[in-house]
Amino acid sequence: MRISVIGSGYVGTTIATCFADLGHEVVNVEIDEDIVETINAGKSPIHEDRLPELVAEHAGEGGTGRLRATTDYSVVLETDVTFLCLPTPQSEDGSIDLSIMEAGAEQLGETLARKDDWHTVVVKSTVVPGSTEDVVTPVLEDASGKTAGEEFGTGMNPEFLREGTAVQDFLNPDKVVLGADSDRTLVDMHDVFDPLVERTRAPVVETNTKTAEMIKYANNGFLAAKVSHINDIGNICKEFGVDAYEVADAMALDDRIGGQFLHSGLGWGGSCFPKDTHAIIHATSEQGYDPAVLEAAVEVNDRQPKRLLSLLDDHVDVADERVAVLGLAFKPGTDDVRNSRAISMIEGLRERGANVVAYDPVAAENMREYFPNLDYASSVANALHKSTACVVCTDWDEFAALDEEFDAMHQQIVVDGRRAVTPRDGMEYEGLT
Ligand SMILES: NC(=O)C1=CN([C@@H]2O[C@H](COP(=O)(O)OP(=O)(O)OC[C@H]3O[C@@H](n4cnc5c(N)ncnc54)[C@H](O)[C@@H]3O)[C@@H](O)[C@H]2O)C=CC1
Ligand SMILES: O=C(O)[C@H]1O[C@H](OP(=O)(O)OP(=O)(O)OC[C@H]2O[C@@H](n3ccc(=O)[nH]c3=O)[C@H](O)[C@@H]2O)[C@H](O)[C@@H](O)[C@@H]1O
Repeated sequence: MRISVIGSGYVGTTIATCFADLGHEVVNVEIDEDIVETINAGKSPIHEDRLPELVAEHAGEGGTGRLRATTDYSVVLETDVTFLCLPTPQSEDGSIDLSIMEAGAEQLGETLARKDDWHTVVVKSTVVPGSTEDVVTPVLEDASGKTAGEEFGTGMNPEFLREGTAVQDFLNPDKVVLGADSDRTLVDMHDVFDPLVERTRAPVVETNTKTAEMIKYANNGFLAAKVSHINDIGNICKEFGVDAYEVADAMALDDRIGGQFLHSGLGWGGSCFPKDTHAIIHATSEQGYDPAVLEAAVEVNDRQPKRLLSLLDDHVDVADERVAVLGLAFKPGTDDVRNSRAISMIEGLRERGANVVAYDPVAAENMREYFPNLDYASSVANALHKSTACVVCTDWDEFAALDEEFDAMHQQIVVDGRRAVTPRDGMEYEGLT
């Protein structure tokens, strides 16, 4: 298949590269020229395991030629299917902001006006139920002057990959959900995914676009609530002086619960759980239903950084003290800092007058956009040097191996939001849960 992918961020770059790896001919359409140049040079524009190798294999000189990037929407005319991988951020009132999707769909529609034959447009972005049918399709119809279902089709294919393991997740899906407005759209979507499904035997869910959209929110909402629930349990455990991790390990032995997403601590951040929970809560409330469990999940999540700061307050008054923040990415394995819990922690520490020194193996550059004047250490050892306290915000593996580095601290106070550090003699260690 000839595929165009609009938007080359975490999802767009990953799926475009993986589609190329599956044998399709793929072109990324992206407004950021730096990203376009990077891909065309055979390099990955994001930090993601296995992506640099795969981009190099398919793009740039010496590549298979199956992956390229451009700022020019007209390449869409040379393709059969277009995936929209544009951001769907949160508005100030918590609702989904579809303006970037609408702008992208408009540009796409204007381009499709010049196409003579059928084209399938698939929404990959996470959008609230009804968005593909009621927002994207009408924009495409208006801009192209064509009729959906007759001259072009729209589909919705939610993405379940996680940052940090994006390639692995995409190439080994638990399920492939194909929401389509017509049989012809479904056939095109099958042509795209059949090589993956044949290779992995992943179950395929065929449905309409609105259900596909809802499946994505149900998935993310459930996982976010699962983490909030284990955080609630973790907080309860702490009240009773019980080890929350021992409890979680035992819970995981129950097949009905399972072991994943039972890691308690600072809570969930990232570009999706926070905005997606708010978006579905807002959209549902507008329908007149109060989604109480999801609201509680958000509330528990918002509390965790405040709890960590209050635990630190119990150990030391950080005013004018050097405090190391270990981990800036919203989770290990990525350089993404969007909605990272480290942001709330740094803000809280600064409000207390602390001199914050931050360290992350890959995410410091991205955090500079949020805190340009922060002191960024080039290594954990430098961050810990002469610090009075240290807070752990991301469970990078390298933090588990730390030992003598703590000797350089002024006082070895460690408040661990992720159960990442191994406590040692002489350390005043406290875990969040
Ligand atoms: N990041 C993740 O792990 C996952 C994200 N999603 C969803 O996928 C969607 C995209 O998310 P990300 O890839 O994280 O976003 P992103 O912000 O990393 O990437 C979006 C890209 O679109 C580009 N762009 C913006 N307007 C454009 C336009 N008019 N034409 C062409 N390119 C344009 C931006 O420059 C940017 O590079 C969101 O709806 C998100 O909720 C779904 C599953 C996983
Ligand atoms: O829609 C999305 O964008 C994606 O959102 C999440 O993926 P992601 O945000 O990349 O990362 P997760 O591994 O889910 O972690 C999310 C947050 O939860 C936290 N978390 C996760 C698991 C856990 O046990 N405990 C915990 O605190 C992580 O530290 C992180 O801050 C989902 O897992 C993906 O399936 C989905 O596609």
